[in-house]
Amino acid sequence: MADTSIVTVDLSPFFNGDESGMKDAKEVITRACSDYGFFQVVNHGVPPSLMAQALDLSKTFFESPNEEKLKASPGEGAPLPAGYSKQPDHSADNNEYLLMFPPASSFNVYPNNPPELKEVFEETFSHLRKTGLLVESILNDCLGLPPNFLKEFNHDRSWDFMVALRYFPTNDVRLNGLSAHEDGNCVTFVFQDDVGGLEVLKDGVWIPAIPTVGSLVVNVGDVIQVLSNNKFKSATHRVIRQEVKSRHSFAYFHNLEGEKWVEPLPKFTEEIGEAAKYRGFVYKDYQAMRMRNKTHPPSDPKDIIHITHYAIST
Ligand SMILES: O=C(O)CCC(=O)C(=O)O
Ligand SMILES: [Fe+2]
Repeated sequence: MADTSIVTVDLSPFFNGDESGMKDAKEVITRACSDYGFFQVVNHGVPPSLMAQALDLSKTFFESPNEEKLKASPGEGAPLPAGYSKQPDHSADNNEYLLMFPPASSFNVYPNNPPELKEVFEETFSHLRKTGLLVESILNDCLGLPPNFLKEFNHDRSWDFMVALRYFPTNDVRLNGLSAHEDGNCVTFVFQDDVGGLEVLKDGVWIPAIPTVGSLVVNVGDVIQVLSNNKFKSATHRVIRQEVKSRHSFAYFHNLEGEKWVEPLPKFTEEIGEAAKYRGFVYKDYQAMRMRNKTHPPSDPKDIIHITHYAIST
């Protein structure tokens, strides 16, 4: 029978220097990333009480009247709409969200209420960024790259972003909360309330990421898939809406700076006699196309841009 559970990795060895624990964790992560790019972590450095507080505050915000929420609408000029947005009515997705760049970013637009939201979201962001660096360094080693290669390649943290999401409850057949997709960035963390609905595709089967208090769901994104020439997979995932209850979650995107050139690394191509599976691209061009998928969803789903846009057909 297919294995239908999502593996959970304890990251405490990376904080207490337990060498054999680190080795075991890297083996499990390498397998999960090679298979389908998805796993969960515990003891990851983000305080569970802070995650719970951030979820509570986002819930209070999303429950406030529309005119209040719209006061936090995005300003002009940011690479992504920082602030409050709702999916357009004709979108297949049924959610609203509050997006922020790193705490110091001038693009950020915060609601005034609840008053603690800004501070708690900023603190949550800072913790997630640290864990992002840790997981990136683990993936670096799992891929067999030179020490700190990914950290140096991806040294500019200004394009990282975090989204608080609320999925509307459904009482009809429109179950979709967020359509099946892969993330465009390097690596994503998700934490969620107890409602559930996040699912990952493994060997053609949708597997639920059952909410577990304090854990972070990790998924590999397109940048790592392209750099590794498909050695590590960008996880295909989606969110199904539930009856009666709204679902709340946070997604943190450990991202890449927009001007970066992305292409399969020589270690995974010419050095091993393999053809590159993607042509190179400037990251911000890809991110802009993906944002257009969201703000102006094409009527035909086959016109949605995925990483296959850059795939070299053989
Ligand atoms: O809300 C979730 O659980 C997942 C969000 C997600 O996949 C995304 O924003 O890319
Ligand atoms: Fe995603």
